[in-house]
Amino acid sequence: VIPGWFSEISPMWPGEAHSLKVEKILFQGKSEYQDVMVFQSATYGKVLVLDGVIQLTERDECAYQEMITHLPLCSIPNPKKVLVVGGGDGGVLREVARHTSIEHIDICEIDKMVVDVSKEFFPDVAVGYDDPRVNLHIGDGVAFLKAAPEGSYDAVIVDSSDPIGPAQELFEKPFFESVAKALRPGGVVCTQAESIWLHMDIIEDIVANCCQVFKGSVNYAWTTVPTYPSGVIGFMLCSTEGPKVDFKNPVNPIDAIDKQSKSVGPLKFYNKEIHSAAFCLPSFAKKVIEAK
Ligand SMILES: NCCCN[C@H]1CC[C@H](N)CC1
Repeated sequence: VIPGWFSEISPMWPGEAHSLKVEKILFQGKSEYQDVMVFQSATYGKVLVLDGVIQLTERDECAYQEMITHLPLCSIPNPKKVLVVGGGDGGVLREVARHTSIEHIDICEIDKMVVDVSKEFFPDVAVGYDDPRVNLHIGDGVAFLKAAPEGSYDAVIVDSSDPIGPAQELFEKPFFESVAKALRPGGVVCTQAESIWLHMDIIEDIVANCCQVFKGSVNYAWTTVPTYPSGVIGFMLCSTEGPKVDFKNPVNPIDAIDKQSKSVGPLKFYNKEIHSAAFCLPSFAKKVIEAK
């Protein structure tokens, strides 16, 4: 360990580690589920770390939060009811709240410490909780989806950590089946789907499961997030049987978004060109993902 530096070492990305220069450690705690740490970095603002894995930095969180939210929500006309699984930092809520057609937002986050720490140290991310349409449920997303009435949601966004730890079940088929049941016909789900550089085997399994469960369409999109391992992160974009969803050509690419949302400022990353481009894959990934 180099003094004054944080290195993200994990068996999920063997032999490599992204490091950030640390100015000051602002919080260290242990919740019921994981170690929670916040530090002030020299060049990426404040950083949230769970079990030694970077979850977000102030400098580049916009890329992930905007893409994981607007890729699904701009692909269907007039989303009204949305569920966020995970996402306790509130960043996805901030982005969901930009959609003026939305009437009700549920969020199910298993770890209350993540919510409290985000509100204290990342106010520009946790601002998402201020929206009156938001209903926070502290609990396990798997149980929440099992209990959700059929066809409850237009969209489900699964903003999870990695499959090692509390989020493990969010990458398995039974969970995808409960998501499909909770979605209306032609409803959409977007899940955090790891890195094509590091996790093609995990992605292959997720795609196979999604093809069995989601009878509308199954797509993989990706974007760049400098502080995530390998600098990229992907998303599964799936729809249930029903009205066709063409993820690659958004029905309301940007008009549905209140771009200058008063309290949260303009979009920093998402736009309609990068929406369509996100589905373009390098050949080594295309071969596996589109082989279905
Ligand atoms: N809401 C914060 C983002 C959570 N998703 C991340 C994806 C990449 C992972 N290595 C860590 C969590």
